[in-house]
Amino acid sequence: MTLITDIRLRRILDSRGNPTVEADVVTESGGFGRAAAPSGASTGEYEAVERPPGEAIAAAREHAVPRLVGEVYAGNQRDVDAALHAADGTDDFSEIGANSAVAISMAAAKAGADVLGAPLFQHLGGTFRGENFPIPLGNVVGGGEHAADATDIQEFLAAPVGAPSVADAVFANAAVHAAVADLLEERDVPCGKGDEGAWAPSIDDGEAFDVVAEAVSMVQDEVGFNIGFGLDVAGAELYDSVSGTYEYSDVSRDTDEQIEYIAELVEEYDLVYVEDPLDEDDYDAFADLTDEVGDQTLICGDDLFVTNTDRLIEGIDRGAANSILIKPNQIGTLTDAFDAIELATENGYDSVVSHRSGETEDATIAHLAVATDAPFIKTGAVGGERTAKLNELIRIADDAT
Ligand SMILES: C=C(OP(=O)(O)O)C(=O)O
Ligand SMILES: [Mg+2]
Repeated sequence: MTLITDIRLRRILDSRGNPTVEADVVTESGGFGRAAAPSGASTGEYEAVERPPGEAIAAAREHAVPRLVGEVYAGNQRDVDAALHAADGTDDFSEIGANSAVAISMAAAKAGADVLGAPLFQHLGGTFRGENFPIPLGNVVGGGEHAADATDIQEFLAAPVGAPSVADAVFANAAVHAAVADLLEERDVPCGKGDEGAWAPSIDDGEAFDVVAEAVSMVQDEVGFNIGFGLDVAGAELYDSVSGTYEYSDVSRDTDEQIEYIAELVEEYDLVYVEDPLDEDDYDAFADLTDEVGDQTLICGDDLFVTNTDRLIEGIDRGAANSILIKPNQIGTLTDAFDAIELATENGYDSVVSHRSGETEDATIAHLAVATDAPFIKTGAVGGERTAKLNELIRIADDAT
């Protein structure tokens, strides 16, 4: 019933106005799945390769489609993803493009779910999934590679850790986003938004900490549950490998100073989450920081691990973090993303399923997070391509998918 009978690939727009790959997968019994690849701006050096969409589509039509159509069952995700790897023949999807691969992988999963008449999270996670919901980390202030002339730290993330439901958490993050706007207005700071919908004011990181801490505390008082906040430092973007220093607008920090700076921030602001505080090649520095504050906060590897089990194994061996960011397009298939989550869980690492800065309406990651019992999801706070995932989480919790 789930034999793949057709795959269509096309270019569509992403949230930055760039083209990206969308895939449709159709099965023998009329099952249908559609999914689109997201795209990063602060990409990790070791990510699977995203090809220009036109080239990725042409290569996937030539190499992947013939191996899937009439050959593979969409209901068997491991077979679909193994066929994608075989069609590509490289270890980084540089032939068919990780963008084509991930779009087809996710579309096949949706087609498989459609045939079963089951929600995607249940098809992926099994019938007993769907009781636990991830805490959404909401980007409320940001800069780095996601906005010009804004903060050095890429993302300030509201983290409603005490929310009684996923809907309460989603609304709390939106409220923090709104409170930040009010506080910036009081301070006469004009600002637009960055790529993920976070406010992108032209202020230094110190002022951003003040504003976010105050916004979080105001909303916490209103809603009556605990809201913390966290960061995506995107350390690799700040790191200058020639000088060996982290280059902020107003200061340069060597690696030891960077570790101390982040450890102080964890203490001062009681940060619940710190992503990529250090360069993507520096497992040792990650390990030193994790040693220092890993019992108080999540130290999460994004560019460090790139959803890659080989890099995660190295991190686990070296004690380099205590959580991993999961971005399916960093590795190219849902199978690879699942394997990374499974390995993380077995080793006591928390998984944080994540969007990219360039997104579409595709809501697969909401299902992936629920299917795998991921404790966190990072998918922005506001903006249509972000609310597509947040609203889908609310629907899953309401059993209304
Ligand atoms: C979502 C992120 O940004 P990008 O998609 O630009 O890598 C991130 O760095 O976590
Ligand atoms: Mg990141």
